[in-house]
Amino acid sequence: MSGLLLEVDRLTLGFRTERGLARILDGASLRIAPGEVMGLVGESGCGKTTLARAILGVLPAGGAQVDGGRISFRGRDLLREDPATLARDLRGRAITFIPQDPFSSFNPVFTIGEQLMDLMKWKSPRRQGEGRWPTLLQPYPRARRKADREAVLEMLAAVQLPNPAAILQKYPHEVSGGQRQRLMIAMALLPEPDLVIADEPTTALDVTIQAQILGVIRRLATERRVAVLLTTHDLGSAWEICDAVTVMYAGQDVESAPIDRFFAAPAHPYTTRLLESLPREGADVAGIPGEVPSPLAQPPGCRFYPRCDRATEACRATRPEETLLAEGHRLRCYHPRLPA
Ligand SMILES: Nc1ncnc2c1ncn2[C@@H]1O[C@H](COP(=O)(O)OP(=O)(O)OP(=O)(O)O)[C@@H](O)[C@H]1O
Repeated sequence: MSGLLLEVDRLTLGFRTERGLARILDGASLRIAPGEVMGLVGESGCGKTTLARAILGVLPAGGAQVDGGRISFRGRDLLREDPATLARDLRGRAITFIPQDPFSSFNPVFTIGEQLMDLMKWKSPRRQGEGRWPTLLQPYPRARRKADREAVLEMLAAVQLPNPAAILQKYPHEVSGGQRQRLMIAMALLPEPDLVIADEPTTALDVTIQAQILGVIRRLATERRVAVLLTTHDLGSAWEICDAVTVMYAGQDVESAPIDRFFAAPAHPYTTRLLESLPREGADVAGIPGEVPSPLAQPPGCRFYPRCDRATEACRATRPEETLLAEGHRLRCYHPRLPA
């Protein structure tokens, strides 16, 4: 056993489009240890959401094509096991999800309480083999319902929602955006998962609320020892809450490192350019010249080479293997920027 909770190993995946196969992930790798908060960082369109959806098993049916690689969660093969079994055992239970937009994730015509209790009916950690009823007819045993309601109230308090009992009576439009995202965090944690996937969870919120929501995710992940995969294009968010970061460029992982080392000793030319492009007092913002390659015509080798000032023929021809620079610091580059 590797001791990892999740291991994505060289996942290659594309979407069938009218103009051919768009190769969105090309040998993407990612590792998360139990209880670790991992940031998956990269520019818009680099494939973060696609990787998150592949882990959750919710890629568009018929449209996505997996051409190689492996996703292993607690030793189970998420790409090859029966999807119905995985949906029953893992999705929404051991692996849960916090979406970008908390509003569209609620049904506007049911109260928050009805929606939370519906979740608990199916995904409560107290639900165990309740007879042989067909799924839709399964009853919700009274004792479990009572215990689940207690758990819901306790969780709403844990995500710092005021007056949890009153919130359960409200409709989604009657609470603020920040409160809705706290509800989403509560819903993701109620099944007592091992891994929460948070896909840009603060994008839809205003800036003052963003830091609070990240703080809630970080605190609860630590208290409950839940691992989190946080996808973000914002390095500041990663710095706030992550233990480690994996950087993706155009569907390929390029570097991954513990958070302190990531900011102190970045080695991949793309990572260093990304960090240089952070706004700094008194300095011009340095963009990265060139464009991200189209997923319909990806260069072979390292996908960053057309924009890289260190690129050589080797980078164009073959993607570099992974090298270990230090404990937990992995890199794919022939010409890294190493400290002098
Ligand atoms: N169902 C689909 N069919 C075809 N192309 C798709 C599909 N879903 C996503 N894509 C394409 O895959 C690429 C990666 O998208 P993805 O949403 O994974 O990126 P991302 O890094 O999460 O971006 P963002 O930060 O903007 O959310 C994009 O070019 C997108 O247009």
